[in-house]
Amino acid sequence: MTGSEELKYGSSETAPLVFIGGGNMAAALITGCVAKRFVEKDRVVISVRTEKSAEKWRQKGYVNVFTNTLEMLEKYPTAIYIICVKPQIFDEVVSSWPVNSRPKFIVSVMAGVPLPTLSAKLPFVSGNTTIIRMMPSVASSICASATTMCYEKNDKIENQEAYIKYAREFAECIGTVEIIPERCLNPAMAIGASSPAWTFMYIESLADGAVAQGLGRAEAKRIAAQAVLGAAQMLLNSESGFDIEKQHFGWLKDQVCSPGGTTIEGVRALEKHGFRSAVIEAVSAASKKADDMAKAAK
Ligand SMILES: NC(=O)C1=CN([C@@H]2O[C@H](COP(=O)(O)OP(=O)(O)OC[C@H]3O[C@@H](n4cnc5c(N)ncnc54)[C@H](OP(=O)(O)O)[C@@H]3O)[C@@H](O)[C@H]2O)C=CC1
Ligand SMILES: O=C(O)[C@@H]1CCC=N1
Repeated sequence: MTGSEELKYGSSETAPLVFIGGGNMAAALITGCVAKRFVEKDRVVISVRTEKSAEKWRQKGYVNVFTNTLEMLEKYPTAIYIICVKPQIFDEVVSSWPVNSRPKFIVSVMAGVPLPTLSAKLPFVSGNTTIIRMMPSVASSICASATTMCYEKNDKIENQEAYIKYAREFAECIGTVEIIPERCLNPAMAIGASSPAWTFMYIESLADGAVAQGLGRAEAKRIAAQAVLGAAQMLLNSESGFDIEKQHFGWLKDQVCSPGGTTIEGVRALEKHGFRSAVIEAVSAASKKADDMAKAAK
């Protein structure tokens, strides 16, 4: 199979998309890209550890599901591989890879495993393998991920441009994508991939605050989620009058804070309790954890 044949998508002729690991992140990626018909279900191949997980995938209509990664990789020697296991399991995956395999294209979504470590630990990877690190979020499931990705450009690698284009199109299918240097991937991971968890906590806290004042839980949850969605859309949609490239976020914040009004009292309370500092520290802590994981993964 030539490079260009491999990289067609959305048809039964394409190279299989092989997911090593079929947990939360793989499920979000697969749900998003199958919904967009980027790949057909029968071209998705998944390996998991337990029969229980394998059965869950089969019940969703996926037929190529394995509980033995070596067996899967031997069956699919020329696929596009997406590594979706926890970083701690990466060494186990390496040991499950057939030694005579020469993969051409590998995408890793693992946090804290840098490109040089990926190349060094996958000893069968030839100088002709394109490796891309991609950092999507669980919002891939509804094609709303803020994905980041990085790679080392090397003109000597056969078809590298085509593989990068494919990865970019895959990422665009599940949301937006920013290509960034690897040294920025950990902070980008914190705000792009980890922050959905913190935003869920923020929305939950908003709802809790209103419930404490007597609003019904169901209404509070819907109102809080929509309020956050609307605010984010105003930042991203210039029809709001806001230009994300040129203007400070405070410009919109100031429009909500009526002089002597309610919102500025909330701003005061948030500042008093270290809201901004707490968020900055969360980003820093997540990013630093990925730095530490990268050192441990060497
Ligand atoms: N969750 C997120 O929001 C994000 C996660 N990531 C990255 O994605 C990766 C996966 O995270 P996540 O999906 O949350 O983790 P999960 O624990 O949900 O999934 C891990 C999966 O790996 C499978 N697995 C374990 N060992 C093996 C093995 N030897 N061979 C094949 N599969 C195996 C597990 O199988 P079983 O189900 O049978 O146990 C499970 O399906 C991590 O590296 C993380 O850094 C990146 C961005 C965001
Ligand atoms: O918590 C984690 O390590 C993964 C990576 C980013 C989001 N979830």
